[in-house]
Amino acid sequence: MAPALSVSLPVIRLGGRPVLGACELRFSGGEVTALLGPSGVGKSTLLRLLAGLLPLPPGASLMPEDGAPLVRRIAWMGQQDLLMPWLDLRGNVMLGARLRGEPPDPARADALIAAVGLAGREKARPAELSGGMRQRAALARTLMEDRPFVLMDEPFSAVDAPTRHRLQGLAAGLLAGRTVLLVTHDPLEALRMAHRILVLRPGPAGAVAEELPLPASPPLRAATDPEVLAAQAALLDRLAEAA
Ligand SMILES: Nc1ncnc2c1ncn2[C@@H]1O[C@H](COP(=O)(O)OP(=O)(O)OP(=O)(O)O)[C@@H](O)[C@H]1O
Repeated sequence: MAPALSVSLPVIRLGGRPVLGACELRFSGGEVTALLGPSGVGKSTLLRLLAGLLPLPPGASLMPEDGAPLVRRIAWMGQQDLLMPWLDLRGNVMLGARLRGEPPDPARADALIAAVGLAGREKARPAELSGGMRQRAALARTLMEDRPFVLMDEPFSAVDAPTRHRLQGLAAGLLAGRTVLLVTHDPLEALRMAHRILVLRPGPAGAVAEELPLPASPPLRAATDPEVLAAQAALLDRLAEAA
């Protein structure tokens, strides 16, 4: 089970204005926390701070609760699959090792390719794969890194609804035990996949996070579950208020 991650941030300013308000957040170990909020509220900014893609200001701290440093323990999956067009599927899944100059592990890559339902397509180039297949390939590449912390920025937003539904089920199983922060605009995705839901809403001193209640059943929840449908309506209302 991956450790929890405690985050303490002062006000985050970008371009001279406060984007995120000062906050203390705790992402529970081995759980998926979904982060929602209106466009431009600062969801990706928070993810980029955690990923080290934005410099941490003085006073900020990101502390895994096992006491080990966060560096090199984070995997990232974004909206674009970012597959290299000149590499085949197996080469793309092993890209991280290649970029780090480490020996590749084709057996593990093939096992993950099979786990995401792409067995037999190891030699295919990204251009030969559908959008949903490419996102599955990106998921396999993310899992290939075998990191305890996984940051996902709208990972399934570029695919059609039935494919997204299948990818959510696949990802929930394959990410089990990791500490995941999932940014999404899709309330149903959050309600199906998350153990906790945070909504970011804008404030004068930067956005503030608010935790919302979830159905009692554990993820992965059925989209047809009446409790999920009721929570979806409430979450949509909450998001409309926050916008
Ligand atoms: N490098 C930057 N310099 C200045 N302002 C920035 C920078 N990056 C982001 N911003 C601003 O910070 C705010 C938050 O952006 P961010 O991308 O985190 O929002 P978001 O909630 O992820 O939006 P979306 O849902 O549309 O992806 C926006 O107003 C954006 O314009």
